[in-house]
Amino acid sequence: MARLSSSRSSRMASARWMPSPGPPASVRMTGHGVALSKTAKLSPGRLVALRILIAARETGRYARELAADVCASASLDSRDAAFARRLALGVTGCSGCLDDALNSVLDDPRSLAADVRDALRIGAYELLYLGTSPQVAVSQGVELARMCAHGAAGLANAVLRRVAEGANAFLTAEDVSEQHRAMVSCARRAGLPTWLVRRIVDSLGEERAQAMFACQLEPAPIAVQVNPLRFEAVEDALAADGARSLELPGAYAVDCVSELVRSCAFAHADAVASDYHAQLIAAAVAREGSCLEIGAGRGTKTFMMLAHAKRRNLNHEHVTLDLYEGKCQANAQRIECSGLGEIFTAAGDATDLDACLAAYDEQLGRTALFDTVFVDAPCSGTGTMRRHGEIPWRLTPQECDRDLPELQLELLREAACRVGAGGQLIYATCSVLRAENSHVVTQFLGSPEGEGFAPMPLSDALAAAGSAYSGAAEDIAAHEIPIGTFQSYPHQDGFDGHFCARFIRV
Ligand SMILES: C[S@@+](CC[C@H](N)C(=O)[O-])C[C@H]1O[C@@H](n2cnc3c(N)ncnc32)[C@H](O)[C@@H]1O
Repeated sequence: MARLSSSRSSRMASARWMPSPGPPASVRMTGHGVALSKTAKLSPGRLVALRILIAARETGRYARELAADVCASASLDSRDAAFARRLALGVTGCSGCLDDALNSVLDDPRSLAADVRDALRIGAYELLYLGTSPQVAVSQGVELARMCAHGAAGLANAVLRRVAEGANAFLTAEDVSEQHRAMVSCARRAGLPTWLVRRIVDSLGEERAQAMFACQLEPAPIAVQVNPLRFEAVEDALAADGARSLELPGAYAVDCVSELVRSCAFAHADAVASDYHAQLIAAAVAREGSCLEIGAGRGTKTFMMLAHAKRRNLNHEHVTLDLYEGKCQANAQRIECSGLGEIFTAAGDATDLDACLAAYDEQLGRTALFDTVFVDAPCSGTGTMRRHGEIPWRLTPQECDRDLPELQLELLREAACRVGAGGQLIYATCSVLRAENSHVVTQFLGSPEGEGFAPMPLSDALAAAGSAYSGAAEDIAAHEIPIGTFQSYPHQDGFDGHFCARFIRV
């Protein structure tokens, strides 16, 4: 495929794409490097998608977090907002593959301005992954590039036409040696890095991995858990967002969260957004007595555990711990706002629990042992890649193979020392990789700290919670593999991939 130089094409552009005089643009955007000139043709959803991508790159924030605000500030209707979100999140998730496709037709990829690249990624995404007609994808991509730099329109036209012509050859990896072609093609079709696809195939086996890749480009479903004290406050917003109740009390699948966001349901801790499988795990962890939650982060699971403790009228004491002080504060603020109870928060590195819990132990007058210790481990997040498109392109092979599993095992061994007699130890990740899941569990059970722990089904924990939880216990049981371990995959019932192992100190 012939390569294109950005400077040559920019010159071509000035002849071809001179704007004709006309009225000012109907949509104006400022900030994040995009100042609109004139266009009557560009669809608002694409323009806002570009703005989300540029803002994410410039601020280092997640596209998903920015999407709602950017769509709201552009006053998009719900259809355009959904399209903008789909484009921005889709481009983020496939960004490495899109760059490979674009770079293959540029002779100096590094000279491409970052915002022009963002614009071209949208066009390439539509061509390679969305099935938009080439005519529309190219012309809209050209308009997007023109937004960023007037002279880039010609380059965009030439590049996107080449991408359109070579789309099939790119996706079938015709440029790659026969030995690696099948794997590279599989990675490109799923929009993932090849090294990660290899690891997922090794972990899941060919058939399950292919099923997971087949749904990788679908939008992730959205679910929420409602604060049991505030159902009336969110009832109307839930209905407006298309809520369907799930088996777990307080859990709903929703089409979108626009009305919940507009009514400040999340800001007021009336509800949290969380994948349904994560909700099942949090509900199963909630138990009478004391709980130490390691890796509590901003506290989505803290909120859900306390919500289920409230629903079940459990006497529940909760200590949360995270490496980052800021996350601990956010967690404490949300729980305070929720009215669901009190928590003790500690910030620090949980590989040294004596240091982290020194203040708590002192308050108690002894080394605290807990009825439940829950390790919500830092992990690759490979079970949630549809939702968090940045993940596959930020991860490294070394993190997946070595750094994360070593940290996870260390956290689990340290956590085990704080489980009281008859207490439960629960280890969870949102990974689908064996190295972070069953390998960590096997190594833990073979370690001195793992002695005296017996694996127990996670579903038992909910089955004991009464009839309101029996459907949820069945949903957990449907994903249980050898005793004590729960593993869900995105292709099974649409929700994310999560792993959880439960042990009892016997
Ligand atoms: C899977 S995330 C937790 C998500 C959280 N439980 C929730 O429901 O929102 C893992 C958390 O572990 C924390 N973490 C990473 N390394 C840690 C360490 N050495 N000690 C304590 N926390 C750690 C991260 O800051 C992150 O918030």
